Amino acid sequence: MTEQEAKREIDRLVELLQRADYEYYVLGRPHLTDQEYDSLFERLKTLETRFPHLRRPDSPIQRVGSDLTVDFPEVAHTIPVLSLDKAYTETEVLSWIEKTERAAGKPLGFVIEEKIDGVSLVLYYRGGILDRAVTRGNGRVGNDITPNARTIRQIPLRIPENGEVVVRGEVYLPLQYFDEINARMEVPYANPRNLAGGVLRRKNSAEVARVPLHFLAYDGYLPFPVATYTESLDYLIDWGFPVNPRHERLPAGTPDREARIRTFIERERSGRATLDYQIDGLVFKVNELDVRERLGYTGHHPRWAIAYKFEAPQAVTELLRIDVQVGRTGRVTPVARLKPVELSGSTISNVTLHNEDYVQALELAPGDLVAISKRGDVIPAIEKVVEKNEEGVPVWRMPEHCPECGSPLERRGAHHFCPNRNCPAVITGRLKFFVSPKQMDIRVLGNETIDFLVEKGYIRRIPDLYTFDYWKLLDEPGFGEKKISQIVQGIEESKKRPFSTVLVALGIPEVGPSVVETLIRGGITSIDRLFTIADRGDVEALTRLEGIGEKTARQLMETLRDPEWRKEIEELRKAGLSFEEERPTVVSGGPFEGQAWCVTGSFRHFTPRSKAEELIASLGGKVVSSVSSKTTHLLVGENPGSKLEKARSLGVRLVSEDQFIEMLKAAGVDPFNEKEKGPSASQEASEPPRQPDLFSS
Ligand SMILES: NC(=O)c1ccc[n+]([C@@H]2O[C@H](COP(=O)([O-])OP(=O)(O)OC[C@H]3O[C@@H](n4cnc5c(N)ncnc54)[C@H](O)[C@@H]3O)[C@@H](O)[C@H]2O)c1
Ligand SMILES: [Zn+2]
Repeated sequence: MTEQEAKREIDRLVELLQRADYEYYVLGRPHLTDQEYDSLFERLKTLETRFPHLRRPDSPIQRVGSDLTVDFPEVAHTIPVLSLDKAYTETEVLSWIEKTERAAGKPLGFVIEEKIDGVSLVLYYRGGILDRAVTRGNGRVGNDITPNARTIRQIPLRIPENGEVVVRGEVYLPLQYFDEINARMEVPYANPRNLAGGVLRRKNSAEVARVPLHFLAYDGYLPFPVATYTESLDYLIDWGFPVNPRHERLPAGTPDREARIRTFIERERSGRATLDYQIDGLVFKVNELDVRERLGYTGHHPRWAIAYKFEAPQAVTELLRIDVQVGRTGRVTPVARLKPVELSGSTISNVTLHNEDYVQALELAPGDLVAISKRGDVIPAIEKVVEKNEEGVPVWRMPEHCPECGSPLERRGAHHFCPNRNCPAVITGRLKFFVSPKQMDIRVLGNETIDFLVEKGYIRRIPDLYTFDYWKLLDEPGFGEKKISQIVQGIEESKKRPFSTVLVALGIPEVGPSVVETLIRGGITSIDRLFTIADRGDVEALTRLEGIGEKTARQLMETLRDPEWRKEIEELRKAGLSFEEERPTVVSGGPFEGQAWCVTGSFRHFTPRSKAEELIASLGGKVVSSVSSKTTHLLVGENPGSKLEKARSLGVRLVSEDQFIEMLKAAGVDPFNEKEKGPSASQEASEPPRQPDLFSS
């Protein structure tokens, strides 16, 4: 990168970040997400480090973003009120701790707190009364909003200490009030933090009083010497300040410190969705106050604290082009090809774009600069266009023909499909899915082998897998006796898979593991039952099962009435695959009996999510796919969807991953010991009678 290029990028970033600061702090209506902001911030920081002489004095790296407004008088702070340095991984936090102890020259104590996503406020007490409440402002000067702060119940107006006391804390709006209060706003706010910030700056404090803002204190400057932060927190608690009890104290020399840090992070990460306020990370702080003083501050943050953010920063990169891929169901998916970019430890160059509408909603065109994030920390997604391409390339459209076989594409709902059942992409896609580890698990047949077998014309359909004589491959390069006997053995073993696995592996549109689970738990335990239902056109028999909608039911029946699908299934049955489920279907008397569980988000210990669902079912609970008034529990993972809001509004019990594990343990299930999964043997004795087969003749 030339110096000139660097200068241009630095200028652009500084201006972009300054505009974002104004929108965020003053207007309360940001147009960037925090992760996008953090990503641009990190980029600027890298450039400033590489080109220190290009550093601008007004750079946001060198100072804190200002929330000053002209509506309130300005007053100078007597303490520095700054931002926090950021870390995005546990490793970064641990190395910061090490580095800090090295700088201090001795082992230190640390406190870990929740980083409340609210608005910073500094309280000044003199003669035992609240004298001033001041916003962060630009870190040196803030706005005096004392009348507004007085309306917040948790802020003590009087304290039993006459000297000068300064308390820092966070003003926030509990989530339970957000929707209702936001509905009353002329222009609704995007989140509780923006709302709290906007309300706190109202000129009329009677309006502020109508919003139940809350406060949590996290820093105290006392008029007498104390040695540690925790000591000062204890004084604050004594004097009536609300201090968040969810914090961890790690005195110098704490045994197993690293393990305790990891445990705390994990607990907070999985528990945050069940809190009544938003946190965007944790704050690690040095406990010894003399060390804090020695470490001091940069213009932007204290050197004695660091924020660990849950959400990794997003990356910004160029969209090179959009390709389409044809999947095993014939569905055509646009895929973004990106200029490779680093994002939380991996390099990203391809991202799925789902369908044409998705691309159009994002208004994507080749050449655009786009922001990428990792959803649930795994799947990268394009969040939005940060800057349009300069050549005026129009928004991308779906091609009219299948790129694999040339058939005209058909649109069904939101997606486009190649209708040609013999499209090579559909055939290899189905075969690869069928043999994949989560399905029939015929591992020796990897993607390359399948491609080879199809290309050579040895295998054209799934049943061919069971009739082809693999020993014919002896002459082919790469196929020795050993490999062939492994294939033959793998094929033989796959015949032992239960019906539920076979049914999913067939890849019937709309029919995934949870639908199959629902069918079987609902007593539809064989393919013949399904054929009968399909032949009679009995949609009801399927839709009466919670979790199976009209669309899924119709799709399933249409597929099962199709002569080609039927032929394929009959051939597989003849080959020895199982088309009837043999396990006891409903577990009764389990500890979760009578409960209806819904699951949202992603989990550390239960991937795929069906692992959690299986456990719930094995304990007698019902697993439902959407939250309704009948739902009793919502298991909440990382990045929960709209189900969480719905569950909250219905008062459904929220269960975090850790709580779930506790419940499993209480029910006698060790979720990490695969072999002991499910109810104990004693349950078999009370196996319920099979439902009478209403449909067999
Ligand atoms: N979306 C945007 O356009 C935009 C614009 C500007 C800033 N931002 C976001 O804000 C961040 C920088 O802003 P910032 O300096 O206000 O916040 P920060 O993320 O640097 O964190 C510092 C703030 O955390 C708060 N906090 C909450 N709990 C705390 C605790 N236990 N201990 C100490 N502090 C605690 C305090 O208010 C403190 O001022 C950026 O990283 C970005 O994510 C976003
Ligand atoms: Zn095709």
